[in-house]
Amino acid sequence: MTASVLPPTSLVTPKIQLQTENLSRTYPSGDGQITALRPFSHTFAAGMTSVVGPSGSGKSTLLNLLAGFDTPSGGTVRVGGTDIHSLSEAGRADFRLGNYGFVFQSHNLVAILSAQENVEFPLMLAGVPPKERRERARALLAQVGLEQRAHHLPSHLSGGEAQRVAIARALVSDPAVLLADEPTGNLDTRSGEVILELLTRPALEGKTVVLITHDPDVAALADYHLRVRDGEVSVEGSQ
Ligand SMILES: Nc1ncnc2c1ncn2[C@@H]1O[C@H](COP(=O)(O)OP(=O)(O)OP(=O)(O)O)[C@@H](O)[C@H]1O
Repeated sequence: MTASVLPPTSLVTPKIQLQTENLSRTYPSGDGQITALRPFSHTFAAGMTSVVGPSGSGKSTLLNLLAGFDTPSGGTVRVGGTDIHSLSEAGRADFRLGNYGFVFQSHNLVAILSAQENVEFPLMLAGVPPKERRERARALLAQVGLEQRAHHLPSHLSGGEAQRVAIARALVSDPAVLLADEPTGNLDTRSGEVILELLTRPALEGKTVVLITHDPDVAALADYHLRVRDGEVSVEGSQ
C-alpha cells in the first residue's frame, strides 16, 4: 500500500467540530413509543471514537442522526457550528458532500461503475471538473493500494478490495467527519485489519471518525469510546 499525501484540492475542508446537544429519538410503537436514543450531549474530539453496545441499543440511530439521514425528536447535531437538521433536505445533501464520508458494512458501490468511477462519483456530484476528479480518484485508489484495480467493476473485486474502494470514495472529498457502521463486519481478519488501518489514517490527520462496531478488538483501536445501552449513551473515557 502506498502512503501518500493528498494532492491539493479545492475541496479541502478544515478540521471542524461535531457536537450534539440533547439529541434524542423516539419512534412510535403501537399505542406508545420506543426511545431509541435518550438525550445525548457530546463533543466528538478529532480522532477515532468507537460506539459499542448490544443489538437494538441505539447505535445506528445515533449514527443516522449524526449523518442527518434521520430527523431527531429533540436536540441538535452541529458540524462546525451548522445545525444540520435546520438545513433543507437539498442543503443537507450538499453539506454532506463537502463535510462527511461514509463507510457501511456493505460497500454500497454502484455495480455498473468501475472502482475509479465509484471514487469519482461524489466529486462529480460536487461539480469538480473531470481532470481534477480523475487525479484525485487515482490518488485515493493508490492510497488504498488499488491503483491496479481502477477499471474493475465491484463484482470483480474481493469483499476487502470493494471495501477499500468504498473507503477511497468516502475520503475523496477530504471530509472532516467520517462515519463508519460495522465497516469490517463482512470481512476476514486480514482484510478487516487493512480497513481499520485505512480508517485510522484520517483520525491521525485530525479528522473526526465515528466507528460503530460489535468487535471489542476493533473498538480498542479507537482513541475515545462510547457505549450505548437501551438508548443511553455513556462516555467510557480515553485510553
Ligand atoms: N425506523 C424505526 N422505527 C421504529 N423503531 C425503530 C426504527 N429504527 C430503530 N428502531 C428501534 O430503535 C431501537 C434502536 O435501534 P438501532 O437500530 O439504533 O440499534 P443498534 O444498536 O444499531 O442495533 P444493531 O446492532 O442490531 O444494528 C431498537 O429498539 C429498534 O427496534
